[in-house]
Amino acid sequence: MQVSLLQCQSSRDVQANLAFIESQLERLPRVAGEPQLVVLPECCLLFGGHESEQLAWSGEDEPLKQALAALAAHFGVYLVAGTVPARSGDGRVYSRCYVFDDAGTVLGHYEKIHLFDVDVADGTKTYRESDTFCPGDNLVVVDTPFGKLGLAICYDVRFPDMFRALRLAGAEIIALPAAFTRVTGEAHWEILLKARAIESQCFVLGAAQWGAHNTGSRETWGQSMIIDPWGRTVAELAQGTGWVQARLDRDELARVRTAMPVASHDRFKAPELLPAKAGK
Ligand SMILES: O=C(O)CNC(=O)[C@H](CS)NC(=O)CCC(=O)C(=O)O
Repeated sequence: MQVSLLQCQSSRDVQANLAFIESQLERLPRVAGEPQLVVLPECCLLFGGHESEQLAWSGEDEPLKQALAALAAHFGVYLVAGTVPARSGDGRVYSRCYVFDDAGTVLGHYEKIHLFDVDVADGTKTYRESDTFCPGDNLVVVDTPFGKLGLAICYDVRFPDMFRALRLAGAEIIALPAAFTRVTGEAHWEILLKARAIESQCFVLGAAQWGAHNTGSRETWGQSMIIDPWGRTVAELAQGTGWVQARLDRDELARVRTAMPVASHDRFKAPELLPAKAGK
């Protein structure tokens, strides 16, 4: 089974973003008869639009979702469709990741839980994702032919408890669509992905945005990576747009978990070491 991450340089131009993804899928190197898991980055079809723009694209007919479902079906790939804006019950917008099967049917979706309200010393000064998006509340693990697929988005990677929860919920592979800033990406991206892979003993698929977006108003780090449960980099693309591919070795997952059974050694699952009892 093969996984392919697409590093994108998305903008506010939905049609251009869609055309790029389609043209890349046309030239995706594939092994005949082998199932293919494709992961797109955060904001793959709409990057940097203001709330009104995100709202406009998240209407009831969900055009972005339909376009991505059509791609999955047309190319016959399982698709972790980065993020698209999706309307919440109270008229706000979630940053939502869909998982489609190779017929374009939705297997599940996840809404970004941790929003990036952070000051970054990169000239942009502040990011206030919660001005545009509302946070999700649900942890999601989807059953796929590739294994149990946990979902997390971008800033979520900084919250180890979430990855621990995904592992406890059965995750074997964790897809992480992202759009890390250039500054924080350079400092932390690779280390965070590897730490989460090692701790959770999962494959981690970090599909990234790269480069300058929307005439330079935003810059992202790139370096899409496939990390195995031992923390090794199996494949990566530092810069530019294009595919990062690898074949996942599920035996490796079993080997790592059997040889080092951290999940069953974990004493913090039991109450006796929790903070309320500290200092006794
Ligand atoms: O706002 C948009 O248009 C799209 N969303 C994003 O780019 C999101 C929120 S601003 N980016 C991140 O979460 C970066 C996290 C990050 O860089 C870190 O954790 O260091």
